[in-house]
Amino acid sequence: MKIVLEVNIEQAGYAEGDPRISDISFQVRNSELLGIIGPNGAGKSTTIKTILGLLKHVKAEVSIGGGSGTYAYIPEQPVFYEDLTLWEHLDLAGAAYEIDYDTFVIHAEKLLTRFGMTESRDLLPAGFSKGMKQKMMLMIGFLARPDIYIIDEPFVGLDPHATKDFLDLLEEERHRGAGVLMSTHVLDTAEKICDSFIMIGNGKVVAQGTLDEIRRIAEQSEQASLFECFDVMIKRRENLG
Ligand SMILES: Nc1ncnc2c1ncn2[C@@H]1O[C@H](COP(=O)(O)OP(=O)(O)OP(=O)(O)O)[C@@H](O)[C@H]1O
Repeated sequence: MKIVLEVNIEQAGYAEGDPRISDISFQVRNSELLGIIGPNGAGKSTTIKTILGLLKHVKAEVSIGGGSGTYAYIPEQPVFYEDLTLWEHLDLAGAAYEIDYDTFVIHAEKLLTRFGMTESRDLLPAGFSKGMKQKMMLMIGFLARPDIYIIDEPFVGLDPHATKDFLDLLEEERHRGAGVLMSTHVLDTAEKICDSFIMIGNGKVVAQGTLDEIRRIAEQSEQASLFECFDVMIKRRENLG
């Protein structure tokens, strides 16, 4: 299988001489879903920012699709223009992704229907609820049909129906061949959908691999949940200081 994302972070942070993450390396292959998990402040967002090239103080190598791949980043905090409607946001994204207009319209209308947002297409997102803003971010991401999706905590604002719509679409995109890197705190969902995990604690990798591999590393039974392994690993880290 093709590698769609390769990340080797020696160190990265927000100020010179003060790295917040170090020695984090992983690959995502096409159709694969890799979950980044870890407690608050562990370094998940910093890892994602490093991949996106948003940090200055970085020693890292990041390759998307061998240097010529495409990605879509879906942020946790919605980012939008006050004066543009939902449809205008989609249109702008379609133009940025260089999708031809007819294809864009078909794709955008499907996404609106899918997320139950058709009636809101000509409204300004400033008046949207948290979940509606999150859905707009997801639609913009899905329009791109990239080689890899980089998704920061998608579940928090979404209702159960929207969560299912999102997961169904993600599954279709993986079927198409897209890889996914997703950070989340929702471990029961992560356990069901991710192929493998990278568990980060205090800026470093605590455990990495499939659920079975994580269970072995955490010395847990074959039935242990991801949460149970997570709990053991994080406590083990804390005891080590
Ligand atoms: N903009 C910033 N400037 C300086 N330090 C930051 C900044 N953002 C995060 N940090 C620091 O980097 C470390 C890792 O934070 P990060 O946001 O990556 O954690 P996270 O795993 O995404 O946490 P959460 O689950 O709470 O979102 C923390 O020590 C945090 O204080």
